[in-house]
Amino acid sequence: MNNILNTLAVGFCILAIFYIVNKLRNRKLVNEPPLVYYKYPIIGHTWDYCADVDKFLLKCKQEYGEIFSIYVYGSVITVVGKELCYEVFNSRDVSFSAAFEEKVPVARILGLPLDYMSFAAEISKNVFTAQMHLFLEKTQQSLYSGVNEIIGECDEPKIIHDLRQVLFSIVSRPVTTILVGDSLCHDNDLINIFMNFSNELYKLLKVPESLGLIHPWIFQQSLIMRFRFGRCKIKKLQEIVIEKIKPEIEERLRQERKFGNNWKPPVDCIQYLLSQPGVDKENPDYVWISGYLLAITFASMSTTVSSTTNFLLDFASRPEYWDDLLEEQEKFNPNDKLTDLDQISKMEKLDSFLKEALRLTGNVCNLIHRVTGSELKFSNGYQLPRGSNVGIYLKNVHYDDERYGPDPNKFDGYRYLGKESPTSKVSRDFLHFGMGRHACPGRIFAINEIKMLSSILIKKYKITTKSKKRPSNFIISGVSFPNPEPLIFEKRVKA
Ligand code: HEM
Repeated sequence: MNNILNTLAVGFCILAIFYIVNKLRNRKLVNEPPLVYYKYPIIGHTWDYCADVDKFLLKCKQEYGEIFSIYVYGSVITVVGKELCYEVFNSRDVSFSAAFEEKVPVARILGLPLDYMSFAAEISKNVFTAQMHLFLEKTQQSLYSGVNEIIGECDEPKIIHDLRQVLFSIVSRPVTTILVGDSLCHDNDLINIFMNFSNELYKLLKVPESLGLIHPWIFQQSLIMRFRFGRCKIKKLQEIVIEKIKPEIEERLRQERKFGNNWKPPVDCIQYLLSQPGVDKENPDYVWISGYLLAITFASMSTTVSSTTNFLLDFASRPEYWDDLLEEQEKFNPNDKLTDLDQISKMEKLDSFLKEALRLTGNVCNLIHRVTGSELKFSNGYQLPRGSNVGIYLKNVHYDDERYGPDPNKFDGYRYLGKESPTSKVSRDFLHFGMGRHACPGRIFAINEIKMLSSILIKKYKITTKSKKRPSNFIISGVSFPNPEPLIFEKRVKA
């Protein structure tokens, strides 16, 4: 028996080696970026990349220049630095969603089309961003009551050990309102499903890609299995979402039939989905509707929670900014009642501080794109064939001394003040929301939401880190994850 197993294992390894060697040999174009030298087949640069990605990429850049390829977890990734990365963002021959699907297979988990992100982008643009003014008061109230219920008064200092979970519970409420509307927004089952699904998808970003050493497909299947058989069974979740939204949708369709053009439809994602051409209003596809609602939760919640956590870690550890930021909040948001977007855009110090916190999260290499055209041609002559993966060397952009001065690691909360460079502006030197054709379509909503929440927190609490320092974030596979150090919340004593 043991012999058979050993033979099978050896056979499997040989097949894997053949596959990988073949794959490397098949990279055909003549002028491809240099592949960084490595000693061991299969392993390639995986060890160096995981041990200290920052040091490894810096060394590669010094030896190979602006663009080079590395071999990590069984796949070749071309890393592009600050001079050429915008060519990736602007190219029609690459796709962020195709590469992202391999790491977080949302389409396959939810049974959506592989290019689901383009429609998710439309929903984000047309509902979250374009209708932001309509959601402003509701979002503010929802965040305010969330903070009061979940964090509370904190008459005695309260140590929040799982800040991420607390922020998720707060942020999931306003997002649920925009997804499903006023009549369902208080449904705790829906709020919890959206929140947990988004969090479970986020956790996939931390899964080591070791199975990719055998084949990327096996790695992807292992991720999908978690949602078929694990704690967060997608079939069950989707059934509950459908059970909740179905009566609401039936009622809306009844109203529409009864009142025709005189019916004033609510503004939310459900209604946007129902209004799409081709939707069968006699027999709506509830799996499709619930699938898109769930897909939007990932894009809209976990990203916002991570960015807010980074903001709070910086705020809590930099007391020199507290009085100034508080003064600004008291000026532009005296009664915790935001009634127009202009009030938020006037919070320029808060905006600058937030942007600096997001610049310095520590991301090293992320935003992998897949070449989906016949090739990707760079202005320096290098070419990448269809199917190649290209990663953006974010550290090279966000910590660049030519753009950010001699000490780019230094946190300068007012770096952007008076520079007409708000957080929402994507540019070659600020890629937290990507850039170009697929730059995050929900960023304006997200930034307003983070600023509204920060405003409430700054005014209500004195917030400190336990260590009194800014704890460093963790880097896994080039991606930064906020440090889980607890924060201490204490009712602020009014002067
Ligand atoms: C602080 C919070 C957020 C961060 C840091 C963030 C970041 C990003 C990044 C880096 C991209 C890829 C951009 C690129 O390829 O150039 C992206 C895409 C996307 N984001 Fe966001 N995002 C946030 C909030 C949101 C929100 C609130 C929504 C929805 C309401 C949203 C919806 C999307 C969608 C649909 C895409 C895909 C766009 C496309 O492929 O065309 N995001 N986001």
